[in-house]
Amino acid sequence: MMTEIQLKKDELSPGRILLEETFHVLTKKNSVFRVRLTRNGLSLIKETDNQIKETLISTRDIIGCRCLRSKKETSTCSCQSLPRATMNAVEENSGEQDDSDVSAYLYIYAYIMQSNKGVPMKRERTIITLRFRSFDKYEDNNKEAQRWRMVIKELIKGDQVDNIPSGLNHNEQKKLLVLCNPKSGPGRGRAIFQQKIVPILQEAEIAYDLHMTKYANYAREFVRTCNISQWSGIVVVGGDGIIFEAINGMFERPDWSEVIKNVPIGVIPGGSGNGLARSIAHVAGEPYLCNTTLPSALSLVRNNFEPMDIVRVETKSQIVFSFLSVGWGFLSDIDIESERLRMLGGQRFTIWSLARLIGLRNYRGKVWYIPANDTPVHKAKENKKGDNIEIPAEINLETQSARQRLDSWYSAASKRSAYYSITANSSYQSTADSGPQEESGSRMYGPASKLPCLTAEVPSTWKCIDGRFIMVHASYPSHLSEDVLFVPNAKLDDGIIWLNVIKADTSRAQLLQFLLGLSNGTHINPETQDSGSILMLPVRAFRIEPDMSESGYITVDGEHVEYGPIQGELFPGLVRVMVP
Ligand SMILES: Nc1ncnc2c1ncn2[C@@H]1O[C@H](COP(=O)(O)OP(=O)(O)OP(=O)(O)O)[C@@H](O)[C@H]1O
Repeated sequence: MMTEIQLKKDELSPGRILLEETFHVLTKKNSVFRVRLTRNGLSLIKETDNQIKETLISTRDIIGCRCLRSKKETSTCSCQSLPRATMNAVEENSGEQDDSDVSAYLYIYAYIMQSNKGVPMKRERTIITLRFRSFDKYEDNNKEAQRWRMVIKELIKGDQVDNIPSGLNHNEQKKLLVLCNPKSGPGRGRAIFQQKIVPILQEAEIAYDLHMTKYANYAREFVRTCNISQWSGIVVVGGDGIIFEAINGMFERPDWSEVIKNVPIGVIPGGSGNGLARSIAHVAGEPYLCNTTLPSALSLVRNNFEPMDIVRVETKSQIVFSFLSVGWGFLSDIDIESERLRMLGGQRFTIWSLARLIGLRNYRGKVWYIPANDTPVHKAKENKKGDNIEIPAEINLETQSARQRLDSWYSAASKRSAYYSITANSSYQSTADSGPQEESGSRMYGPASKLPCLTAEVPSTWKCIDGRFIMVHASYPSHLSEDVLFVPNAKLDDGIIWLNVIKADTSRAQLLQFLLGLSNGTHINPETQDSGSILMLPVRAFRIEPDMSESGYITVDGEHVEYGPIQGELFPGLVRVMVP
């Protein structure tokens, strides 16, 4: 029979004990831990004669938990000692379970922040194994383990739940749609998803439908035409190009206004730029370079969605929705011309920057803009302090045994335990079929512009810079790519387009200094601002009108668009993205 735990409102205060149990350390029978679950997290409390030591594993660091049971030994040799990392726990009805062990095992997966002097450095994976064996029957022990599992899952979701069922089937959640570009960056999209993301989705018991993209614009068409309400969110594995496709596919749907509210976008970096993935980790204060996919993986399992600004971009022939940048000149030249070095991944940008610096070009045109009024002072989120506690990669605890087992238990918690397939209803869409589909009457919906259209004259209230430019680059999030920190203080939804204008009279030395500063955000400093040649203007809208007697490149989110007039208009917080 299903029982329910009633959590009253006052029981939801952060420090209130929700569940508590005494466990023994597996290897030291006399070592006793009290394990306590509160909204703050999981407390491991060790009481000795004269002192109490407590370690808290924060709810924020716990991503999931699973109930498993002991695996039948397959070895025929009774004297063989299996290595510690061997998988020893299985799903309860797998057919491989050891029926003589009535214990239920709760595996709790946490990624704990390691800090150095308050600065978050990296997250370490830790598994806490709780073995429930107080009862004579597996069913009773399992019921107890499931009770813990359900409460932990509710805490992770962060819902203000006051009614937590202890039912065993808690998988009514919708699946994620995963769109993976096997050709992005150095072509590792599929491997990144399978090796780095799937294990974490399994630990969090999140099911997904995986679709490999088959050609350029596949993701855009897929998102535009699919029955999107069946998924809880869209996860894109690849570079900024495939994110651009997914976002624009959303805006090409007649139901776009509902979809952007209800379907958050997750981003797994697999491309050569990965500007948005880095920007999301940056605002969340998550270390990135030590493990570029972990912040994204955590964002998929944490149920934390934040609004993100979108810029509606109009060119002579199309309207698109941009999340990263609009560029003309130097950086766009690098983006497009370095395509031939795609196999080098992110390094292609550095190599081509040097080439372009030697053969420096400039372009004639006009730049119009509406300044952002009352520009708020934005600060990137303070780096969140990690708990900075020494916790081993495995913690194995068990309740008092109802009867003493004769055989000894060796740990089932191991790095490899992350690779069981528990999300049995996850699916995989084969790539081996049809080619590109016909564009079937696609039209752009999305919010209407409040500005004069591109063919109309610019109102006299707009400001104008007329001249020759090395580049004009409008950017909204913090990072243009993994290693270009373009606007250090930008938030995802601060309502500002940062318009960087580099005039033709900028010297090579100034430009080199600017380029070198891009990696750590020091490219704009009082010196560059005073020179008047390099500007960083906060704006709400802009129009670029290149002189059409010359040719060059214009990019939107790193994608090549036609050379000619282009106009951008900011829509604050229009879409929602998954944030760790
Ligand atoms: N199966 C495929 N074969 C060829 N091209 C594809 C396929 N799937 C998607 N594409 C195209 O590949 C382009 C580039 O992909 P993506 O943005 O993922 O990687 P990237 O260009 O290496 O990274 P970044 O945009 O961050 O520089 C996308 O614009 C998309 O249209």
